[in-house]
Amino acid sequence: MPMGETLPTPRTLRTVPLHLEDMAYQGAAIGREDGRIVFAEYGIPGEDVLVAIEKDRKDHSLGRVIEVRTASPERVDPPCPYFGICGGCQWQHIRYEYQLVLKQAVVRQQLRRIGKFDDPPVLPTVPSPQPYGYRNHARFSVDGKGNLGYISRPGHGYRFLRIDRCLIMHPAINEVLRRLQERAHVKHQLMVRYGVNTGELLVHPDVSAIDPTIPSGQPAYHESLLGHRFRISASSFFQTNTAVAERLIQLVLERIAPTGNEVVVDAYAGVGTFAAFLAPRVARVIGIEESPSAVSDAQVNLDPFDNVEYVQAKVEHVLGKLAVRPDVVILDPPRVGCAPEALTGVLMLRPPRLIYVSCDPATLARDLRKLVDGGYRLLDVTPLDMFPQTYHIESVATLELAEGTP
Ligand SMILES: C[S@@+](CC[C@H](N)C(=O)[O-])C[C@H]1O[C@@H](n2cnc3c(N)ncnc32)[C@H](O)[C@@H]1O
Repeated sequence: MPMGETLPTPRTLRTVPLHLEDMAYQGAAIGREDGRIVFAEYGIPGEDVLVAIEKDRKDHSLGRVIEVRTASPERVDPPCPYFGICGGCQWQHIRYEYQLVLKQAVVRQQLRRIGKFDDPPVLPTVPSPQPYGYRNHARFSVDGKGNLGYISRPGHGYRFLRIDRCLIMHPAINEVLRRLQERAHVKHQLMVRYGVNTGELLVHPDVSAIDPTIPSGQPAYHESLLGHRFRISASSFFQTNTAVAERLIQLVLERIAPTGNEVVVDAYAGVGTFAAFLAPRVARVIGIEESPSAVSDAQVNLDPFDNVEYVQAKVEHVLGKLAVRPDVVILDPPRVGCAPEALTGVLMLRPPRLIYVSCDPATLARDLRKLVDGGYRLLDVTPLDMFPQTYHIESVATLELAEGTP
């Protein structure tokens, strides 16, 4: 353990030998103890392992692999010394290319199980160009003594865990961590964001009294995607993997295939990430976004275009009341997915094409089912690896209004 720290003691109720059959959404492999489902963290389907059970729930148990008896050929040595304790990464023990295969399988599984799609059209996962060092956004916890770290995984008791280097963070963020480690006398958390293509940092709160050489306390920073510069305020959302965000934009444009005449509604539009690339390619873009800071960033980011309007509101309050029939609606909600009224709004507008960008395959599956039951046909779902080494999955689904639907 780095720095001679004491590890939080992991909980163990009993140990059981298991054969692992499948991978569950949220990153644990699935085995059975006397028929009862066990979610075993740090396992890989096909392996024989010994599992320490950490928690028994009504109809399943949670545990972690403590011994691998027959290893998967996809197993690799996790490079991070905190792996297995830290709550951040779940999959460093899995070869990167196989993580992509598993993510495609998990999206299929969620669409089958939750969405009730018999044979969901899920394409191969688009990889991240960098499987490590990709994150442009960190939120470090502080321990009250100036140390920076993360919170340990649930089985290790959600304890503060000092971290000296995080392998999934961009090196520029690790440099801020190195310089403020043991000196971060700030309240609550330290946020570090980095513009990978601009070299600009945003560090909150203001740490100038601790280290005046670190730029901090800025209201906003800039990042550039596919050559377009974005202002991003401290409280505005921005995609966490810059290179994959660029692929996401390209994929959304490919799926829309604009001809120049379309009216597009960009719902959950953020700082204008999609709108900035749609505006020069379509007739009109209507963005809907609830966050005041994101809307004010979008006003700056979309200033060059006179065919974009932004509505500051909750999507579920305004979508069905728009006085246009758009050709395309993009939905890019947070992990909870779309509110039922937002989906009702889509079904009232009946755009011929729908693009659903999701960061949670479970809520994606739930919402796609409602859209398909409402008259849409699911054409394809493409997972993108926005979050390598973790179970998190970004996906883009394309739907079209089924023929004969008015
Ligand atoms: C996953 S982000 C996507 C942002 C943008 N499309 C992008 O790619 O950068 C979701 C956005 O939806 C906004 N949001 C969350 N719930 C909302 C709601 N009910 N109505 C409108 N916007 C919402 C958040 O503020 C955030 O900017």
